[in-house]
Amino acid sequence: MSDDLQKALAGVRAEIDGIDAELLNLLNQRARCAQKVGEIKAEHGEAGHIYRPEREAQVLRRLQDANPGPLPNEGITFFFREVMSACLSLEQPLGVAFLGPLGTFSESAATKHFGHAARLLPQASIDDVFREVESAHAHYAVVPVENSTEGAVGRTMDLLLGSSLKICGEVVLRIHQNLLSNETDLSKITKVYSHAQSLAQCHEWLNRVLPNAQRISVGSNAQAAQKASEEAGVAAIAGEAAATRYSLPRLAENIEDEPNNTTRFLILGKHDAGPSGRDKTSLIMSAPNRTGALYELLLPFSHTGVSLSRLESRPARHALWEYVFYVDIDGHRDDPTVKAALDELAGRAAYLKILGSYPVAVY
Ligand SMILES: C=C(O[C@@H]1C=C(C(=O)O)C=C[C@H]1O)C(=O)O
Repeated sequence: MSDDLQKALAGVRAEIDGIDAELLNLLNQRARCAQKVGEIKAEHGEAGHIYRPEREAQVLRRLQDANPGPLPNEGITFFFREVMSACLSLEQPLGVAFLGPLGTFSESAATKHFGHAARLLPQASIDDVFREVESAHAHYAVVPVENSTEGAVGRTMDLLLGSSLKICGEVVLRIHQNLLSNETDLSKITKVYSHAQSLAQCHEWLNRVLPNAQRISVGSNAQAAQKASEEAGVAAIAGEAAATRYSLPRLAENIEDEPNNTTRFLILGKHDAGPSGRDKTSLIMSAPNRTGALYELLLPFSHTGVSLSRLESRPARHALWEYVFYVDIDGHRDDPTVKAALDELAGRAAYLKILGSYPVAVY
């Protein structure tokens, strides 16, 4: 290295060291403020309510709006989520249940939302994820609810109907699928393991590239990766987290049929969230079984000008050919217009369950 280069670099590096020292002080100052917030909450009998999804969403949105660059908003959001995660864990390390084993997209969603200071509690099934929070073994659950290619995740929808848990947040994750294997040649692959949803998301790619390989669905992508790491002639379809966890090379990348393949996850807890300024409310309703009944259930939303962002039907299990409707609307249940819509709906629906109000995902 030339002397000039050394000198020029030394100047900027000294500047970076100075900024890092300032950042270190500021981060710890921030952590002490968060601790103070924790103490105040405890004094007011709110010790169990340390995590506030609406406040975190507001912090992230404010920082995105104020971000002058050159760092992209995505990077700022990632960094500050980790800062909040670390600050929060000084008060109360959050236990987060999700569909395991480690290496699933649910794990990626859980860390994306709660940061790396959260305690990860992988479960064997979506049912167990719900149970962990219901029985207070975990503070929060992260469950997949819909995929842009494959639609609703039926088990999550069905469990929401009977559960006492509330939705307090949502996470949106871009899903990139990879073919993972220790084999180096596609012609050696005779079996492909993955979760049924992931096999379906790569259906056309498999038809084209591996038409003769047997497709075997297993409980999770991570379980599939584990099998691929142990058996010859086997590949798994899974995400990056599983590739890293099982040290599996990528034989093919981004093999999902739909380039915008995205999954939405819900955060479930004992309470929903307060208003953040940009919120959603999810509910389940059912109509009496007669002509025009669904139309009548939608009237309260048009009367009040509340927008529906999602309407999904599922069989009501107790009766043949009867349905329950899952609805997402814009706004918080405390907003006057949403409140008016819900009051009117309560008078019309045969069954109504408010699953919770929560901040719209911050990306
Ligand atoms: C500090 C608070 O508690 C938690 C930590 C936050 C943070 O570090 O910014 C934000 C919201 C809460 O999850 C708070 O409520 O303000």
